Amino acid sequence: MTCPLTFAIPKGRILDEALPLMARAGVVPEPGFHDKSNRALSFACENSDMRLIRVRAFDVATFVAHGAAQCGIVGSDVVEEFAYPDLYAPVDLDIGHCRLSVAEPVGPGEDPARVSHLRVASKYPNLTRRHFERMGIQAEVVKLNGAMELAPGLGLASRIVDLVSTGRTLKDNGLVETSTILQISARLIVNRAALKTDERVAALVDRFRALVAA
Ligand SMILES: Nc1ncnc2c1ncn2[C@@H]1O[C@H](COP(=O)(O)OP(=O)(O)OP(=O)(O)O)[C@@H](O)[C@H]1O
Ligand SMILES: O=P(O)(O)OC[C@H]1O[C@H](OP(=O)(O)OP(=O)(O)O)[C@H](O)[C@@H]1O
Repeated sequence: MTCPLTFAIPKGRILDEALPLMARAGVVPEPGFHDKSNRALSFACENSDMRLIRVRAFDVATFVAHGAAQCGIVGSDVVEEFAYPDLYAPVDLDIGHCRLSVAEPVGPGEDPARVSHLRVASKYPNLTRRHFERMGIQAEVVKLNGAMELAPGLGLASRIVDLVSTGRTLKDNGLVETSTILQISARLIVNRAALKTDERVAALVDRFRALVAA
């Protein structure tokens, strides 16, 4: 008997948009998946030899890059932050749209042309450093996992690099977006070795590709 394919999906906000798309690709979790009181993290799928694992967004990429899961769905922000060589993102699913931006407190800030060093709070240290390097600025990144918007007001950093969708969170916390680093959408990701060796992975990629092209 062959092992079921493992498909990693994030627990957070992409999930609601991803589930209907997954259903159209024939990936339907067992009913227990939707039970909020269920603490299980791994679920069988209806009518397919696949199991779904529900993990944090950043961990989807880690499971797939190491081959512990063969495929998954994750934001392109996570794909770009890690840049794992063994992770391939062949399909843009056209869901989970947002952007990664730099923001700072409303009001006159330092002129970026005049600074060589900045302290920036972010969940994305690699993308942040790379962005400021391109501007000739050395960014010292304070790694936070959420509520980045608090950092400038409390003196932890002068700027933040965070996800923006409606802009509401920035506005409600007295911040203004000053530049966009990356436009983001969710991707189907696969482990490169699994794609080469397991025809079920290639078939899954084809199904998702056909869905988004339709
Ligand atoms: N405001 C937003 N609008 C649209 N998409 C977003 C927004 N915030 C995040 N995303 C997308 O959803 C992904 C998951 O975000 P979210 O933080 O909700 O996930 P999560 O699984 O709860 O992560 P964690 O548990 O690590 O915080 C992000 O990587 C990004 O691609
Ligand atoms: O521009 P907006 O529409 O206001 O969305 C932006 C917010 O969404 C994300 O946070 P999320 O709600 O996922 O919570 P988090 O802080 O736990 O990551 C992001 O980190 C921002 O805080």
